[in-house]
Amino acid sequence: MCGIVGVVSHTPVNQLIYDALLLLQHRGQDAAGIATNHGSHFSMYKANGLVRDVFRTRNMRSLPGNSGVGQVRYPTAGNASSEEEAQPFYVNAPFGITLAHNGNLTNWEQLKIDMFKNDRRHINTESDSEVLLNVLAHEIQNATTGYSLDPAAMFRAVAALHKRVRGSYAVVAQIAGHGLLAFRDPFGIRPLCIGFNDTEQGTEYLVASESVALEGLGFRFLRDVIPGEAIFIDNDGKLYNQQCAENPTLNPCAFEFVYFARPDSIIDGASVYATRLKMGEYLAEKIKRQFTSGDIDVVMPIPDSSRPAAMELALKLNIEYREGFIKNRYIGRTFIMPGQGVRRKSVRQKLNAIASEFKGKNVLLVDDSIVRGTTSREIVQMARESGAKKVIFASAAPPVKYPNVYGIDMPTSSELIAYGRTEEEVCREITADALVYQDLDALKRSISDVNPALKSFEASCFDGIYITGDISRDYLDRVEYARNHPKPQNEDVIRSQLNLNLAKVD
Ligand SMILES: O=P(O)(O)OC[C@H]1O[C@H](OP(=O)(O)OP(=O)(O)O)[C@H](O)[C@@H]1O
Ligand SMILES: NC(=O)CC[C@H](N)C(=O)O
Ligand SMILES: [Mg+2]
Repeated sequence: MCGIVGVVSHTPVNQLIYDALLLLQHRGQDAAGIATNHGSHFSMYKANGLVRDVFRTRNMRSLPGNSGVGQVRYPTAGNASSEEEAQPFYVNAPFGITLAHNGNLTNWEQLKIDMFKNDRRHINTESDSEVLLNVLAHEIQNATTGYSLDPAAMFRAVAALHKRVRGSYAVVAQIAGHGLLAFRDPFGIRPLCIGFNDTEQGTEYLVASESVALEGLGFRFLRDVIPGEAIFIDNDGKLYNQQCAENPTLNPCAFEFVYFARPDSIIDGASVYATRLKMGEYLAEKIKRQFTSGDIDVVMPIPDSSRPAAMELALKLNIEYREGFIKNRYIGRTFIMPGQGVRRKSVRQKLNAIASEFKGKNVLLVDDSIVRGTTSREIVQMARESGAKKVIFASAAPPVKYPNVYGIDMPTSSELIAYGRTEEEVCREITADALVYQDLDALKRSISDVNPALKSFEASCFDGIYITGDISRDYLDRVEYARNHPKPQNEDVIRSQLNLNLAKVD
């Protein structure tokens, strides 16, 4: 999941975009970038790392202009460590376009080939987002004649893009000298919303992955971008919009509500916090059916994401809620870190147990989800080392059994602890005394109860149903193979050649 932001203002936007990216940092920790537009000139700076580490004062000074886009990246395609694949991306024709993308295209490899053969466009990275930018550029080229670019032409281009591209995409793009284009895929998988701020110079607009970025910067929430819709804000601050997809439907990603989004965001009309409280409530009902009152002495959250669910669960069970794990706030989210080794080490660095809270007690540990099992294994161990009598584990989400191809980096089933295992087997794996998972139906109700207009969800990691309809077994096998056999990067090739030569010398 990445975080994206786009702004059209009447004053310089570099600091505003930086601040918005800080508010979206939880969505991506690998790379950050900003591109601003000043007259017909783009300035861009991007690099690997957290927002606060990527941008120095000199970088910020080099980003003039009253409009711009930014991104924090959590890679799902291409090469996670490549700075070249940090976003935004830039293409010089037509007009000059910069783009930031949240999501994952499922047909990007085929599109890359088509682009080269039919459109004669060269894509220089393994990023699906660079492919997306080139499709957009090609379709804008097709939709326009001469230098003029009216909103209608832009909307024709987005309509053509929807026909070519598959997968999930929430996008902000700047067209040099013209304005900001934002659009969302026809299934509405990834979130995108728009806010405004009335200033003396006129209205300024901010488009962002989550409403927390609007609120935190003093913008007022206008609305969510509708699935398939495109919004264009010209550089004078005039807003145009049009539905560009033929059969749009709203299917927000259920995992945003479980884990990704900040609890203080509102996504597609549902407060993330309220949905997490509901998850706790439904989980409490299930626990009540399976355990009797003396079985659990204390309920504890695994900080941070599970706190609202654990708190509500304790309340509904009428059992004491205690914080037994303290989080080191300087360690990032472990789930979105690249590589299992880093993840495992980070759990122990990140969470530490207060032994007195565990000694002699039957503890119910609550997490929002169990994905690879890295966190739960370590946590159960830590609870035992701290003297817990019994450790019961509860997950506010159902078992994650299937790969995700829409922007959450879990492309292979083999890495998922619940894949091919029964709940009893997972329980044994994480060495808990008992394990309770939320039912999928209850998870969906947790979101629908908060906004009844939300009836359908992208929940493929729980049920294996891929709503875009283009995901075959063969496709998943290919993704799994590619993940397990990464293409050697230049540096790796050099190193392996060096090793070979050294072996010869030996
Ligand atoms: O089963 P796993 O593969 O370990 O993944 C699941 C865990 O990862 C996430 O925590 P994370 O540390 O990323 O962030 P948080 O502080 O927001 O909970 C999530 O909240 C679970 O605790
Ligand atoms: N998580 C995301 O939204 C990733 C965006 C894009 N697919 C990338 O890998 O950079
Ligand atoms: Mg967690």
